[in-house]
Amino acid sequence: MRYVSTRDNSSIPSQKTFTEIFLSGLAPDGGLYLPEAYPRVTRAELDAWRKLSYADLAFAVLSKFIDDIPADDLKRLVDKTYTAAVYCNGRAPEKAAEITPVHWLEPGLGLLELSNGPTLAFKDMAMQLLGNLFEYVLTKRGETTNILGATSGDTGSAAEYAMRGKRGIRVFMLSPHNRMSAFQRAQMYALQDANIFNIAVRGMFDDAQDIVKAVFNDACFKAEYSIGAVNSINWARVAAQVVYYFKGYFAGTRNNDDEIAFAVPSGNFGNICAGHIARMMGLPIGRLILATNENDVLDEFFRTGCYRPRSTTETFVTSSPSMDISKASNFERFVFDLVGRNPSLIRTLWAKVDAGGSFDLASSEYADHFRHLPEFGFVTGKSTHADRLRTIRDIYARYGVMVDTHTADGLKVAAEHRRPDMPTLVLETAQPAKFEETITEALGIAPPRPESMRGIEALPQRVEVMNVDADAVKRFIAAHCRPA
Ligand SMILES: Cc1ncc(COP(=O)(O)O)c(C=O)c1O
Ligand SMILES: N[C@@H](CCOP(=O)(O)O)C(=O)O
Repeated sequence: MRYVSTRDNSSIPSQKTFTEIFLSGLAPDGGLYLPEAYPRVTRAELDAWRKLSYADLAFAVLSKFIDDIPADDLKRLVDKTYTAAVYCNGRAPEKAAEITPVHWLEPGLGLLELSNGPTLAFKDMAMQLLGNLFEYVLTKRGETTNILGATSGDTGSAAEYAMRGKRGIRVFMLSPHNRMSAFQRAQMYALQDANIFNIAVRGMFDDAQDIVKAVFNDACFKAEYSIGAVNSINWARVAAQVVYYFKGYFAGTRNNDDEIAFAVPSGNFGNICAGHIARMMGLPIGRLILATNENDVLDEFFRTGCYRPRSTTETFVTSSPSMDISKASNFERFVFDLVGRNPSLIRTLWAKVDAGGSFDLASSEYADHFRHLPEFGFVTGKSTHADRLRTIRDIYARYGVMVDTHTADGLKVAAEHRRPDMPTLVLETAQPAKFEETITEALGIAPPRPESMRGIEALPQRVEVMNVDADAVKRFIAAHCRPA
């Protein structure tokens, strides 16, 4: 398997191995890596995979994307990652052994539980694997890395928990100052590990993500400080997320002729991008239901063809804060497929985006590409604070299930697009404990939290507050990487 950049328009595109793109994160031309062609799954494979445990399924799926790590080693890494002990969230071992169980709310509508990992959000599904992969690859090569990431609330803690205490790895995580829930802040800022550095930027997630990209685009700095990525710009994150679409499909259907719909609360387009890739591999996904909160850039695109990222001042701070994103990184991967994998066109479109502008694929100039959109199976919708409260109350009253604010957005939009002939799984992306204030507003009771997370908000916190300034971030990294 070789990988190409979405922006590589040279006559002979540079082809990279999995390990190369895993360590480099963003491509040097500013694009995102994708397989040169998606691997396909055969009917015989689907039949065999239906019976597999999560770890065995992860090995089968990831082996399609990773061919430069010996199979025995990859199997060991995957087995070490996907255990009931890691994804238990206080549940009984039999329940936890499933790793991503489906909780059926009623016939044809279920929650695919993805947030039972150590930090109570779906990010743990891929991030725990990344922690083990980084450790393995770096040890083999005798190298170290300085991870630079951006978070709107959940990637940060998932990355820090996955990397804390790991030799040869430092994590520098940018988060939007005062924009996450108190629980999310405490999960990250209360960590005292010597290899973890939290930086709160006076801006939104998009500002933090822009800084990450600016640092990656400084080739000299990136090389000197061995900068690595854990955001979904890193293909390994997306690849690991593909696995649970397969697992969910098998749990939600009776046989491999059935189609399924997945409803996905979306922000940076990483989670649903993995669903798109599973579908491109041949998994019978009938619908990808994309749900946004009030930050509805993606919903707008799928309805109108216009991709119009908003500025920081136009981005709302909402009660599903992890989705407060107006410039979705992974959207570039999807548009690359939509426009027939044309890197020159991606360069043209993203030159506009990177200059603060927008593009309209429905305009006559691009209409040829846009008419293919229905082939990709997306339907979309948005949810507001009032919708969120109503959905949380309704789901609790009808099924006795407490859902978090992001999952509520997914459920709200799923209800608008559900079809009676197709089971729908809503991806449960976080535990309600992470968003206590809004759950209490909706239900009048606080959500339960694991014993280990009681009172974390009162712990001492360690965080550096900075302006939105890529050079200041570089100086901070350099100062903390100097030998003692
Ligand atoms: C709880 C939660 N739900 C949904 C999302 C949106 O996922 P994505 O950014 O992959 O679209 C995020 C952030 O990524 C999240 O943390
Ligand atoms: N919602 C995310 C934002 C970053 O997304 P990623 O998938 O690119 O890491 C978060 O919680 O940080």
